[in-house]
Amino acid sequence: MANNTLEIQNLSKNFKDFSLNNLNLKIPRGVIMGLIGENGAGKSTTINCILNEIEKTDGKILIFGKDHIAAETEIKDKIGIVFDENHFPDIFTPKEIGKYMSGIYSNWEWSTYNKYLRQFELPENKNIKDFSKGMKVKLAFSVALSHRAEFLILDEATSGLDPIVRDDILDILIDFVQDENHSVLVSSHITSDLEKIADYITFLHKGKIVFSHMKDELIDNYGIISCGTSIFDTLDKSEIIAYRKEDYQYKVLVKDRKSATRKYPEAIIEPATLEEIMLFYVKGELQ
Ligand SMILES: Nc1ncnc2c1ncn2[C@@H]1O[C@H](COP(=O)(O)OP(=O)(O)OP(=O)(O)O)[C@@H](O)[C@H]1O
Repeated sequence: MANNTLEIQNLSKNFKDFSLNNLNLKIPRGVIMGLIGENGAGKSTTINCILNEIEKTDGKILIFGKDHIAAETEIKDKIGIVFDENHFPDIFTPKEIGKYMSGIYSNWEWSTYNKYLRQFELPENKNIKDFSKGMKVKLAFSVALSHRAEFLILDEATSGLDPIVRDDILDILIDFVQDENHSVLVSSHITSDLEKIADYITFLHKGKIVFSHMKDELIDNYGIISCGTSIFDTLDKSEIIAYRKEDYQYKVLVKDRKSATRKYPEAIIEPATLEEIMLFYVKGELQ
Protein backbone atom coordinates (compact mmCIF):
# COMPACT_ATOMS: atom_id res chain seq x y z
CA MET A 1 0.00 0.00 0.00
CA ALA A 2 1.40 3.42 -0.99
CA ASN A 3 2.34 5.77 1.87
CA ASN A 4 0.94 8.75 0.06
CA THR A 5 -2.68 8.95 -0.99
CA LEU A 6 -1.74 11.61 -3.51
CA GLU A 7 1.59 12.38 -5.08
CA ILE A 8 1.95 15.13 -7.66
CA GLN A 9 5.24 15.48 -9.50
CA ASN A 10 6.10 18.48 -11.68
CA LEU A 11 2.49 19.14 -12.65
CA SER A 12 1.97 21.84 -15.24
CA LYS A 13 -1.17 23.00 -16.96
CA ASN A 14 -1.07 25.78 -19.53
CA PHE A 15 -4.13 27.81 -20.39
CA LYS A 16 -3.91 30.80 -22.71
CA ASP A 17 -3.68 33.34 -19.87
CA PHE A 18 -2.73 31.15 -16.92
CA SER A 19 -0.30 28.38 -16.06
CA LEU A 20 0.01 25.96 -13.21
CA ASN A 21 3.71 25.85 -12.79
CA ASN A 22 5.65 22.73 -11.90
CA LEU A 23 3.62 21.70 -8.84
CA ASN A 24 4.97 19.10 -6.43
CA LEU A 25 2.76 17.91 -3.62
CA LYS A 26 2.28 14.90 -1.38
CA ILE A 27 -0.67 13.99 0.81
CA PRO A 28 0.23 11.17 3.21
CA ARG A 29 -2.39 8.72 4.41
CA GLY A 30 -4.41 9.81 7.43
CA VAL A 31 -3.98 13.51 6.72
CA ILE A 32 -6.19 16.51 5.96
CA MET A 33 -4.51 18.84 3.47
CA GLY A 34 -5.92 22.36 3.20
CA LEU A 35 -5.41 24.17 -0.10
CA ILE A 36 -5.51 27.96 0.09
CA GLY A 37 -4.95 30.75 -2.39
CA GLU A 38 -6.58 33.84 -3.85
CA ASN A 39 -9.30 33.70 -6.54
CA GLY A 40 -7.69 32.44 -9.72
CA ALA A 41 -4.60 31.02 -7.93
CA GLY A 42 -5.15 27.63 -9.59
CA LYS A 43 -6.83 25.55 -6.86
CA SER A 44 -9.69 24.22 -9.01
CA THR A 45 -7.35 23.69 -11.94
CA THR A 46 -5.11 21.55 -9.70
CA ILE A 47 -8.10 19.54 -8.47
CA ASN A 48 -9.47 19.12 -12.00
CA CYS A 49 -6.08 17.83 -13.16
CA ILE A 50 -5.98 15.38 -10.24
CA LEU A 51 -9.42 14.07 -11.21
CA ASN A 52 -8.49 14.07 -14.91
CA GLU A 53 -11.44 16.36 -15.60
CA ILE A 54 -8.99 18.49 -17.56
CA GLU A 55 -5.91 17.20 -19.32
CA LYS A 56 -2.62 18.17 -17.69
CA THR A 57 0.10 19.63 -19.88
CA ASP A 58 2.93 17.87 -18.09
CA GLY A 59 3.87 15.95 -14.96
CA LYS A 60 2.82 12.88 -13.08
CA ILE A 61 -0.09 12.29 -10.69
CA LEU A 62 -0.31 9.18 -8.55
CA ILE A 63 -3.37 8.39 -6.42
CA PHE A 64 -3.16 5.42 -4.06
CA GLY A 65 0.24 4.85 -5.75
CA LYS A 66 -1.33 4.44 -9.21
CA ASP A 67 -1.33 6.63 -12.29
CA HIS A 68 -4.48 8.76 -12.17
CA ILE A 69 -5.34 8.12 -15.81
CA ALA A 70 -4.27 4.49 -16.28
CA ALA A 71 -6.20 3.43 -13.14
CA GLU A 72 -8.92 6.11 -13.32
CA THR A 73 -11.98 3.86 -12.87
CA GLU A 74 -10.49 1.95 -9.95
CA ILE A 75 -9.30 5.19 -8.31
CA LYS A 76 -12.56 7.11 -8.70
CA ASP A 77 -14.47 4.27 -7.07
CA LYS A 78 -12.56 5.16 -3.87
CA ILE A 79 -12.79 8.97 -4.09
CA GLY A 80 -15.59 11.12 -2.69
CA ILE A 81 -15.96 14.47 -4.43
CA VAL A 82 -17.80 17.61 -3.39
CA PHE A 83 -17.61 20.83 -5.40
CA ASP A 84 -19.16 24.21 -4.66
CA GLU A 85 -21.57 23.64 -7.53
CA ASN A 86 -22.93 20.14 -7.70
CA HIS A 87 -24.74 19.16 -10.82
CA PHE A 88 -27.15 16.43 -9.88
CA PRO A 89 -29.95 16.23 -12.44
CA ASP A 90 -32.73 18.48 -11.17
CA ILE A 91 -35.58 16.11 -11.91
CA PHE A 92 -34.32 13.47 -9.47
CA THR A 93 -34.94 13.00 -5.76
CA PRO A 94 -32.24 11.98 -3.23
CA LYS A 95 -33.69 8.46 -3.27
CA GLU A 96 -33.29 8.27 -7.06
CA ILE A 97 -29.76 9.70 -6.81
CA GLY A 98 -29.00 6.93 -4.32
CA LYS A 99 -30.23 4.30 -6.79
CA TYR A 100 -28.08 5.82 -9.51
CA MET A 101 -24.98 5.97 -7.28
CA SER A 102 -25.49 2.38 -6.13
CA GLY A 103 -24.89 1.40 -9.76
CA ILE A 104 -21.78 3.58 -10.03
CA TYR A 105 -19.90 2.76 -6.83
CA SER A 106 -18.95 -0.83 -6.01
CA ASN A 107 -19.10 -0.19 -2.24
CA TRP A 108 -22.33 1.80 -2.08
CA GLU A 109 -23.91 1.69 1.41
CA TRP A 110 -27.61 2.53 1.60
CA SER A 111 -27.57 2.54 5.40
CA THR A 112 -24.84 5.21 5.51
CA TYR A 113 -26.54 7.26 2.80
CA ASN A 114 -29.89 7.20 4.60
CA LYS A 115 -28.14 8.11 7.87
CA TYR A 116 -26.67 11.25 6.26
CA LEU A 117 -29.97 12.17 4.58
CA ARG A 118 -31.55 12.08 8.05
CA GLN A 119 -28.65 13.92 9.72
CA PHE A 120 -28.75 16.68 7.09
CA GLU A 121 -32.57 16.75 7.14
CA LEU A 122 -32.85 16.11 3.41
CA PRO A 123 -36.25 14.84 2.24
CA GLU A 124 -35.60 11.67 0.26
CA ASN A 125 -38.56 12.12 -2.07
CA LYS A 126 -38.33 15.82 -2.89
CA ASN A 127 -37.11 16.97 -6.31
CA ILE A 128 -33.61 18.41 -6.19
CA LYS A 129 -34.79 21.39 -8.27
CA ASP A 130 -36.62 22.56 -5.13
CA PHE A 131 -33.50 22.26 -2.95
CA SER A 132 -31.59 25.27 -1.66
CA LYS A 133 -27.90 25.61 -2.54
CA GLY A 134 -26.91 24.37 0.91
CA MET A 135 -29.22 21.34 0.59
CA LYS A 136 -27.54 20.41 -2.70
CA VAL A 137 -24.12 20.59 -1.04
CA LYS A 138 -25.36 18.44 1.84
CA LEU A 139 -26.65 15.91 -0.68
CA ALA A 140 -23.23 15.87 -2.37
CA PHE A 141 -21.59 15.20 1.02
CA SER A 142 -24.08 12.39 1.68
CA VAL A 143 -23.08 10.74 -1.61
CA ALA A 144 -19.34 11.33 -1.08
CA LEU A 145 -19.47 9.71 2.36
CA SER A 146 -21.57 6.67 1.43
CA HIS A 147 -19.36 4.53 -0.79
CA ARG A 148 -16.48 3.75 1.55
CA ALA A 149 -14.25 6.36 -0.11
CA GLU A 150 -10.66 6.52 1.11
CA PHE A 151 -9.94 9.98 -0.26
CA LEU A 152 -12.22 13.01 -0.12
CA ILE A 153 -11.63 15.92 -2.48
CA LEU A 154 -13.58 19.03 -1.53
CA ASP A 155 -13.35 22.12 -3.71
CA GLU A 156 -14.76 25.15 -1.92
CA ALA A 157 -17.48 22.78 -0.79
CA THR A 158 -18.53 24.32 2.50
CA SER A 159 -18.79 28.00 1.57
CA GLY A 160 -22.56 27.89 1.00
CA LEU A 161 -23.32 26.15 4.28
CA ASP A 162 -24.50 27.76 7.49
CA PRO A 163 -22.01 27.75 10.40
CA ILE A 164 -23.78 24.91 12.21
CA VAL A 165 -23.76 22.53 9.25
CA ARG A 166 -20.20 23.61 8.43
CA ASP A 167 -19.20 22.67 11.95
CA ASP A 168 -20.91 19.28 11.54
CA ILE A 169 -18.97 18.73 8.30
CA LEU A 170 -15.67 19.62 10.00
CA ASP A 171 -16.42 17.02 12.68
CA ILE A 172 -17.23 14.46 9.98
CA LEU A 173 -13.90 15.18 8.25
CA ILE A 174 -11.92 14.84 11.48
CA ASP A 175 -13.74 11.58 12.14
CA PHE A 176 -13.06 10.41 8.55
CA VAL A 177 -9.27 10.61 8.98
CA GLN A 178 -9.34 8.67 12.23
CA ASP A 179 -8.97 5.75 9.82
CA GLU A 180 -5.29 6.11 8.98
CA ASN A 181 -5.89 4.97 5.39
CA HIS A 182 -8.14 7.95 4.73
CA SER A 183 -7.08 11.38 3.48
CA VAL A 184 -8.77 14.66 2.59
CA LEU A 185 -7.83 17.44 0.18
CA VAL A 186 -9.93 20.50 0.92
CA SER A 187 -9.72 23.85 -0.82
CA SER A 188 -11.39 26.67 1.05
CA HIS A 189 -11.46 30.42 1.43
CA ILE A 190 -12.68 29.93 4.99
CA THR A 191 -9.20 29.73 6.44
CA SER A 192 -10.50 29.57 10.02
CA ASP A 193 -12.09 26.20 9.15
CA LEU A 194 -8.76 24.93 7.87
CA GLU A 195 -7.05 26.20 11.02
CA LYS A 196 -9.40 23.92 12.96
CA ILE A 197 -9.01 20.72 10.95
CA ALA A 198 -6.07 20.71 8.53
CA ASP A 199 -2.82 18.86 9.31
CA TYR A 200 -1.00 20.48 6.39
CA ILE A 201 -1.56 23.68 4.44
CA THR A 202 -0.54 24.22 0.84
CA PHE A 203 -0.60 27.80 -0.37
CA LEU A 204 -0.99 28.38 -4.11
CA HIS A 205 -0.30 31.81 -5.54
CA LYS A 206 -0.47 32.64 -9.25
CA GLY A 207 -0.17 28.98 -10.24
CA LYS A 208 2.81 28.19 -8.02
CA ILE A 209 3.15 26.59 -4.60
CA VAL A 210 4.44 29.19 -2.15
CA PHE A 211 4.64 26.63 0.65
CA SER A 212 3.29 23.30 1.79
CA HIS A 213 3.79 23.01 5.57
CA MET A 214 2.38 21.40 8.64
CA LYS A 215 -0.31 23.72 9.94
CA ASP A 216 0.97 23.63 13.52
CA GLU A 217 4.39 24.73 12.31
CA LEU A 218 2.87 27.72 10.53
CA ILE A 219 0.75 28.75 13.48
CA ASP A 220 3.52 28.12 16.05
CA ASN A 221 6.32 29.81 14.12
CA TYR A 222 5.04 32.62 11.91
CA GLY A 223 4.56 36.00 13.52
CA ILE A 224 3.65 39.59 12.76
CA ILE A 225 5.83 42.40 14.06
CA SER A 226 4.08 45.75 14.54
CA CYS A 227 6.58 48.57 14.74
CA GLY A 228 7.44 52.13 13.78
CA THR A 229 10.05 53.20 11.23
CA SER A 230 12.92 53.28 13.73
CA ILE A 231 12.55 49.60 14.67
CA PHE A 232 11.66 48.61 11.08
CA ASP A 233 14.97 50.03 9.88
CA THR A 234 16.89 47.83 12.34
CA LEU A 235 15.14 44.58 11.30
CA ASP A 236 17.25 41.92 9.65
CA LYS A 237 15.78 42.06 6.14
CA SER A 238 16.66 38.43 5.44
CA GLU A 239 14.14 37.41 8.11
CA ILE A 240 11.28 39.40 6.57
CA ILE A 241 8.90 37.48 4.33
CA ALA A 242 6.75 40.48 3.49
CA TYR A 243 5.65 43.74 5.06
CA ARG A 244 2.81 46.22 4.82
CA LYS A 245 3.08 49.89 5.59
CA GLU A 246 0.07 51.27 7.39
CA ASP A 247 -0.59 54.88 8.42
CA TYR A 248 1.71 55.07 11.42
CA GLN A 249 3.40 51.71 11.50
CA TYR A 250 4.80 48.73 9.67
CA LYS A 251 3.39 45.22 9.90
CA VAL A 252 6.01 42.64 9.13
CA LEU A 253 5.53 38.91 8.55
CA VAL A 254 8.41 36.78 9.82
CA LYS A 255 8.91 33.01 9.82
CA ASP A 256 10.46 32.71 13.26
CA ARG A 257 8.38 34.54 15.84
CA LYS A 258 10.38 33.35 18.83
CA SER A 259 13.70 34.49 17.42
CA ALA A 260 12.17 37.88 16.53
CA THR A 261 10.81 38.23 20.08
CA ARG A 262 14.33 37.68 21.45
CA LYS A 263 16.01 40.02 18.97
CA TYR A 264 13.50 42.87 19.09
CA PRO A 265 12.16 42.97 22.66
CA GLU A 266 10.73 46.45 22.18
CA ALA A 267 8.53 45.41 19.22
CA ILE A 268 5.01 43.97 19.46
CA ILE A 269 5.08 40.47 17.96
CA GLU A 270 1.97 38.33 17.64
CA PRO A 271 1.11 34.98 16.05
CA ALA A 272 -0.20 35.12 12.47
CA THR A 273 -3.43 33.53 11.29
CA LEU A 274 -3.58 31.69 7.96
CA GLU A 275 -5.59 34.57 6.55
CA GLU A 276 -2.91 37.06 7.58
CA ILE A 277 -0.13 34.88 6.15
CA MET A 278 -2.02 34.74 2.84
CA LEU A 279 -2.66 38.48 2.83
CA PHE A 280 0.99 39.28 3.41
CA TYR A 281 2.17 37.02 0.59
CA VAL A 282 -0.44 38.35 -1.84
CA LYS A 283 -0.64 42.04 -0.89
CA GLY A 284 2.51 42.77 1.08
CA GLU A 285 5.82 44.08 -0.18
CA LEU A 286 7.99 41.02 -0.60
CA GLN A 287 11.63 41.01 0.45
N1 LIG B 1 -10.91 26.01 -19.17
C1 LIG B 1 -10.16 27.09 -18.97
N2 LIG B 1 -9.66 27.78 -20.02
C2 LIG B 1 -8.86 28.86 -19.83
N3 LIG B 1 -8.50 29.33 -18.61
C3 LIG B 1 -8.98 28.69 -17.54
C4 LIG B 1 -9.83 27.53 -17.65
N4 LIG B 1 -10.12 27.10 -16.40
C5 LIG B 1 -9.51 27.95 -15.55
N5 LIG B 1 -8.83 28.89 -16.23
C6 LIG B 1 -8.02 29.98 -15.64
O1 LIG B 1 -7.11 29.43 -14.72
C7 LIG B 1 -6.90 30.34 -13.64
C8 LIG B 1 -7.06 29.60 -12.33
O2 LIG B 1 -8.42 29.28 -12.14
P1 LIG B 1 -8.90 28.31 -10.96
O3 LIG B 1 -10.37 28.11 -11.14
O4 LIG B 1 -8.04 27.12 -10.93
O5 LIG B 1 -8.60 29.21 -9.68
P2 LIG B 1 -9.05 28.98 -8.16
O6 LIG B 1 -7.80 29.12 -7.34
O7 LIG B 1 -9.82 27.74 -8.02
O8 LIG B 1 -9.95 30.27 -7.94
P3 LIG B 1 -11.29 30.49 -7.07
O9 LIG B 1 -10.84 30.66 -5.66
O10 LIG B 1 -11.82 31.78 -7.63
O11 LIG B 1 -12.20 29.32 -7.29
C9 LIG B 1 -7.87 31.49 -13.84
O12 LIG B 1 -7.15 32.56 -14.40
C10 LIG B 1 -8.86 30.94 -14.83
O13 LIG B 1 -9.35 31.97 -15.68
